[in-house]
Amino acid sequence: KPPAPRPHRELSADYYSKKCPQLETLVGSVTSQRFKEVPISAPATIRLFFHDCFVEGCDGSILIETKKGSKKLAEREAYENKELREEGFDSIIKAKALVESHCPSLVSCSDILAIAARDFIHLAGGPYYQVKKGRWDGKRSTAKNVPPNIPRSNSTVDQLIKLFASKGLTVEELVVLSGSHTIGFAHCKNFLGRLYDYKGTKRPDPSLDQRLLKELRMSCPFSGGSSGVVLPLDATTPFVFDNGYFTGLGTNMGLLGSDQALFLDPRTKPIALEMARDKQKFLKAFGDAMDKMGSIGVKRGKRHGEIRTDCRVFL
Ligand code: HEM
Ligand SMILES: [Ca+2]
Ligand SMILES: [Ca+2]
Repeated sequence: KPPAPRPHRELSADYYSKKCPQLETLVGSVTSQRFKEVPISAPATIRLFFHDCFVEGCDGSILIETKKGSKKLAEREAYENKELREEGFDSIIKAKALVESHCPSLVSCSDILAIAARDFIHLAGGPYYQVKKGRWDGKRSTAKNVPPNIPRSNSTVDQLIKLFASKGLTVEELVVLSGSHTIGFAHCKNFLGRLYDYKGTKRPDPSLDQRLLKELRMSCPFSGGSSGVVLPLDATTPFVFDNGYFTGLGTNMGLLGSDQALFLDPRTKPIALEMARDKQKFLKAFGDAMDKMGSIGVKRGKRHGEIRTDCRVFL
């Protein structure tokens, strides 16, 4: 019998057990300290991981900085990535520095990002799941690749389902992963249309709670507001990783149009209802879905990948 071909795209939980056995402890010391000192690092890093995996796969392409004076903009510079918080990038840079000091040139930035995202989910009260590892860092990061791969706050359910399907994710996984919006914040411009001129009606979105509408309008005036204002995606518990996002959708408290839409479409509503009803079920499903998202477009080997030493620059 010929030897089984070496699986190229498969990740494993014990990938670094010989090369760098203390890896998760090292990353964990950085994430737990960051969570205490800069708790906003949690939503920042989770979103960073999502935006990495959806563009070129989970390969650390989001971490690359545009070369000084270069006209070829890296992914970070794309409009869709402008609001990724610095706190997420900083957490990965710090974790990478500690890992490099113990296991030089052995651990990819993409694996560190996957571990850090899991840590922050757990620290915020979410599930703890095993992170499979063995990702190599990608050799491309281009702003132009970003727009077709990152959903927008006014994407329709149809568009969301198609985009997630193109990444191998199901409708259930779309709904469950959107549950990440149980922590973190959004800028006014991402929901302003819902407050003043919903789909060109000059009226607010009817699927938005009246009291919440008043509050949102106060923080986010139609014009002349400060571009720095952010409001919680989950109005009830913006720092706790629970199913508050889904119970909120049930009372018309979704902040983004794309969030509330999940509760209006017959394909996604039953799933959102189930997650609102059963917190444990959500947490378990979320861990499973993150594992799957973390395996999108994974690269292995020198042809397509590298192990960066500085996550911001190609080798
Ligand atoms: C389903 C389609 C999705 C859309 C349309 C969407 C869109 C957005 C938008 C517009 C924001 C606010 C950004 C800002 O104003 O600063 C946001 C925040 C966030 N998103 Fe999503 N997102 C989606 C799915 C996901 C997924 C799958 C994850 C993770 C697995 C995720 C994690 C987050 C987190 C944690 C935040 C808060 C970031 C912070 O406070 O710094 N999102 N999202
Ligand atoms: Ca990527
Ligand atoms: Ca919450």
